[in-house]
Amino acid sequence: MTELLRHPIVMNKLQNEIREILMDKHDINDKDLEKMQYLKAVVKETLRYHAPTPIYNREAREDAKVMGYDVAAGTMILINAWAIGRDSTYWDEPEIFKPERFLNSSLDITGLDFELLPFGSGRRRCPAITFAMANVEIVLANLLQNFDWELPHGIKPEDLDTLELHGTTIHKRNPLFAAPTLCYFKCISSC
Ligand code: HEM
Repeated sequence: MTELLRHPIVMNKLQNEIREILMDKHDINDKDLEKMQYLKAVVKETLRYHAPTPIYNREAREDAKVMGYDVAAGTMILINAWAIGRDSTYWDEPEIFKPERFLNSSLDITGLDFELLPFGSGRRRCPAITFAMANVEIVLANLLQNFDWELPHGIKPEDLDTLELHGTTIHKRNPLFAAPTLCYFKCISSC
């Protein structure tokens, strides 16, 4: 929601997609979500830019050589998903929130594309990827279908902060305040 409020064009585009697909329907199901390609792109871009689990680890089971580095058995390896998601070797304009990069792209978050690892990779990757994605998508689709959102007290999108509190998982340092206006279906064509 913070990135959507910072990028009103993205918010508008996403809201249009959701409202066009759902019309006045309120029980969103997996078939509806499947059609919402821009919603999926927005969620992937958010996971790239704000990896919720920024660092996770592995232990080398045996001596290995990785990209010229000797890694001794028992070495703890920290995988920095946050840095991977912002690496300009792999991402065009990594510091820009741009969901369009995921449209017509096969890049996915399942752990097979090593430039995007918000859920980890391999045997110990997050077992709840489908559950987590469906929850984020359903909540976001509901919030944007039913409400228009504005920043309160004259705050401008460019003044909204994205400071994070670091830990095992990332949290916003300052809570987001946003003002919703209920949008009835009747107003949708003019919204
Ligand atoms: C957006 C939401 C979530 C993100 C970004 C996320 C991310 C991650 C990551 C990065 C790992 C470590 C993967 C690795 O070491 O390769 C992990 C592990 C795990 N996650 Fe999630 N997760 C999310 C939601 C959930 C939810 C909702 C559940 C449970 C209902 C869950 C359960 C687990 C469990 C049990 C593990 C440990 C797996 C193991 O060690 O074998 N996650 N998650």
